[in-house]
Amino acid sequence: MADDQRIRIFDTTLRDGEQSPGASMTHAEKLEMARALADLGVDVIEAGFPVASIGDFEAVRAIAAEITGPTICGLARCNDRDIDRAWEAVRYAQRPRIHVFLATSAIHREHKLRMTPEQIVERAVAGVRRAAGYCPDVEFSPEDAARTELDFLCAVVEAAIDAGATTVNIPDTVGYATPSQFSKVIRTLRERVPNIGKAVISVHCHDDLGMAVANSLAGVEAGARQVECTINGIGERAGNAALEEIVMALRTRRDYYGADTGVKTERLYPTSRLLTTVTGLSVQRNKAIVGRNAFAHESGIHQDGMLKERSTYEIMRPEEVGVPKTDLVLGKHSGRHALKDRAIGLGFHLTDEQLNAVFDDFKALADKKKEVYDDDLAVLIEKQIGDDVPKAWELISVQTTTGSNMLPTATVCIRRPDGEIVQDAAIGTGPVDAIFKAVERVTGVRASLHDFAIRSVTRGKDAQGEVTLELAVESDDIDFRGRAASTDIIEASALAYINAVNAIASRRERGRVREVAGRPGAGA
Ligand SMILES: CC(=O)SCCNC(=O)CCNC(=O)[C@H](O)C(C)(C)COP(=O)(O)OP(=O)(O)OC[C@H]1O[C@@H](n2cnc3c(N)ncnc32)[C@H](O)[C@@H]1OP(=O)(O)O
Ligand SMILES: CC(C)C(=O)C(=O)O
Ligand SMILES: [Mg+2]
Repeated sequence: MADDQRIRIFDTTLRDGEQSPGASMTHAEKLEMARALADLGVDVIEAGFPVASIGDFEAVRAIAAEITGPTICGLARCNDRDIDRAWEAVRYAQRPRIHVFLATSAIHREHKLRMTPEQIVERAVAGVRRAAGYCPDVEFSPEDAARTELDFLCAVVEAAIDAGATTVNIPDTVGYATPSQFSKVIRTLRERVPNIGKAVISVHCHDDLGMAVANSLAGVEAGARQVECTINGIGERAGNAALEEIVMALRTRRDYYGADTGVKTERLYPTSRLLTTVTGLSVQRNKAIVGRNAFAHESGIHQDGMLKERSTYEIMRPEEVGVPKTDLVLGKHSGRHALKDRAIGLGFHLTDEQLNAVFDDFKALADKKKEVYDDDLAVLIEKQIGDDVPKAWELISVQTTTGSNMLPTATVCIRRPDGEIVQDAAIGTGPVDAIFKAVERVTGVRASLHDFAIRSVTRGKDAQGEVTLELAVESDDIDFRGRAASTDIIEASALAYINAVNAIASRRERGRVREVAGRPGAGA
């Protein structure tokens, strides 16, 4: 493929995607996703915003140290601390990139940054120069570019390239653009910015009006050669352009766009599934490319057409995007080889130790269910790889009694962090509420329930129920997530609640250790 026909895929699932409420990932989950993105063949992984937290810094640094192939990028505002921190995080990558951004639209200049246009140019140049002093690969984004006066946008972009930006990314930060307007922005930059040839033009579109993919493709038609996108389209508010849609639109309509990406399209579905499992954010059934209905045909006329010639109703083949044809049915007679093979198909790389742990859980589940589906397996694997919170409190058993004319009661039996086994009971408005109250009595952790969701992991009467919940405690300003699955939804609720309590206990313990270490004389 000629270089000008090659569209670079910049994946920001681990940065903009992680900004979606409910999409926060643990260190281990971010690494697992980064491995899957590298397998997928993306060109750039934006691994995080290193100054945001110690956890994000460490995740970006670990990804930079481990992942080879794609460029590893860290985001930074236009200030010294952010840029220094971003460089510290990405510097050991095979191909590091620093991404600096500064808003340029009048609304953002006046109300958010409280800066004049001259100050914006000055700050953008200073930021890009500092980043370029560390790293030859620097991306600059004029945030809210789509609402920026075109003359001013051209001036900022020209100054950023002069200062050393090698990629200029044009964001439609609030999803306000329309395809023809957005392609005009890109065309104008190509026509009016004298040094534009020294940088790759990139687009970064949000989906507030449902046009993120259309706007990104309009940008490509106008000459953009990098597209920023996320798996399943997750991201701030309504999300970003969905990577799988961008990639498959370019591949399927190569006749029209005359361009393509380096993505291994058969890894699209497994990567989408991995993200769903890791975050608990499922995609709607009719989602393009990766939704359950994307390749399903129900009506007779369509089925007839498909049986005669599949191209009558299918513009892509499911195999092209990795929708699995499950030949091996996993059940209680299956062994480790089949399990490992399926796990790889789903995008997971398990160590021998993890495989053994998943295998034990798998056999226990297979004893309860006729068939273990991919989704069941994904939940079991996530339990092993995603959970890096120490299990201070452990549920031994739970029992509830409930009915139309009685007070719902729950009895829980829990192992305390010191190993002692304690039992207690409580009544509640329903069996789940009773369980939460009983757990509260045993652990002494008082929390309010911010969110509680239950979904069926697969189909059928013997399907596992997955419970996701969020707890808030008065002393902390963050929510603590708990997640668990079981064929018994009452047990899943208790396990999810205990997981969140463990997250709270672990944070308190880390705080206590820091406090002791900070006391005069400690550690001397
Ligand atoms: C469009 C995007 O997606 S941008 C990325 C958005 N992502 C995030 O914000 C997630 C991570 N963010 C965070 O963890 C926090 O916001 C932090 C650590 C970065 C900053 O936290 P705080 O220092 O408490 O600042 P806070 O977030 O409340 O306010 C942002 C500040 O940055 C300034 N700012 C915003 N963008 C930029 C920029 N590109 N360059 C320089 N300064 C900026 C704001 O004007 C404000 O400054 P002020 O404190 O002088 O008013
Ligand atoms: C940081 C920038 C690129 C961004 O996410 C946006 O403007 O939407
Ligand atoms: Mg964004």
